[in-house]
Amino acid sequence: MTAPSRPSALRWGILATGGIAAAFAADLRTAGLDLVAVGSRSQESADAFAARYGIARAHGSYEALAADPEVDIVYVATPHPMHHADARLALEHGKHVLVEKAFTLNRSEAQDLADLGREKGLLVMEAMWTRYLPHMVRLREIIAAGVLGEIRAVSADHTQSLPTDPAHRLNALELGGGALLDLGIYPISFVYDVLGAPLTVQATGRLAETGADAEVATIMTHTGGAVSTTLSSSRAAGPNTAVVLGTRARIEIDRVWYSPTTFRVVATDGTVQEEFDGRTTADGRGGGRGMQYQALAAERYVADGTLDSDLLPVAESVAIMGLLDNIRAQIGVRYPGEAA
Ligand SMILES: NC(=O)C1=CN([C@@H]2O[C@H](COP(=O)(O)OP(=O)(O)OC[C@H]3O[C@@H](n4cnc5c(N)ncnc54)[C@H](OP(=O)(O)O)[C@@H]3O)[C@@H](O)[C@H]2O)C=CC1
Ligand SMILES: O=C1CO[C@H](CO)[C@@H](O)[C@@H]1O
Repeated sequence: MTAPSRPSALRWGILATGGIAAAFAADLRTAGLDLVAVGSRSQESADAFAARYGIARAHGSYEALAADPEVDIVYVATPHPMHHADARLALEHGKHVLVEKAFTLNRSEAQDLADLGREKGLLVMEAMWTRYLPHMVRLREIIAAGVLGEIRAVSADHTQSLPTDPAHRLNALELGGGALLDLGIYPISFVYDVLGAPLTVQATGRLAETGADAEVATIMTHTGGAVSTTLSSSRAAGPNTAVVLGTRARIEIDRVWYSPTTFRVVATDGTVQEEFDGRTTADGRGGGRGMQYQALAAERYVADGTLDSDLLPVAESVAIMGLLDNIRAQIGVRYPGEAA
């Protein structure tokens, strides 16, 4: 197995210096991509980050990063409520953007980014890195070939035991906290990928003291009567596995299903038809956390002029944010400044 090839080099700039910015920088380096700049609210953080990852240009503001003529594409790695303004800033300066999940806080912000990208002729892409992983690419091939028969159900969880500190990003409403936007988006995006938009959505959840959701469960129905269930929790670590259930066979994705991992295709009589290992690649671009695949895909969409993801078109990111709005309305989570 080989990782996707790299058709054209883009010069990457990273906006923010937190946890995922560091993981992304490390994966860009592993994959040999051109990481040229970083921007932070503080020059000190930008300098420290640049020194750690061998980045030539360190900016003490997001504005300076966005305006840097040496940067072609900006990876936005701030908390959810800042994605919209930070991605807009980069787009206004003529940069393509790869925006961390959840894409924005809500559907209306997502639509605005999609519209601005189209207007400016720039790539606007959600960094739902799971969609680009080798095991997900193979899974889609198997499903498209009809190996599973008719798909009747999809089920997945994203459950972790994370800090309960009310000020933590996961719990603070002003930082877009909540299990749904942070964790639940993975199984929901996966369901969307396999079964498409739901016809009906039922959600239930438990809110933490801060008003952010700590647990959320969804049951959705889809075209043809297929059903899906998802679970997210920021309080308890579960299996973090996923299953796609068809009339002829099922796919069982091992833990941690949303990162580079293994799966099996199991026929209804229990015979294992295929075992797939998506944890390594032959050409050295694999390994790490697996975030480089989305970056390589972004470079392809710019090189081929499509300026949109074939695996997660921006219109689908907008629709998924609308679905999350619906779920949040059902469980009673509203972010500061959102209309009642
Ligand atoms: N794809 C994945 O696997 C993961 C994705 N994520 C996503 O990445 C994003 C960031 O998460 P994560 O890296 O864990 O968050 P962190 O809190 O570790 O980092 C966020 C960074 O955003 C910047 N920032 C800007 N405004 C604020 C603010 N008001 N408060 C705090 N930080 C601010 C800071 O950078 P600076 O000080 O340099 O300006 C900060 O370091 C989220 O959208 C999250 O969902 C998170 C973890 C894993
Ligand atoms: O994949 C992930 C791992 O967990 C993080 C929370 O700590 C999430 O934000 C992230 O998207």
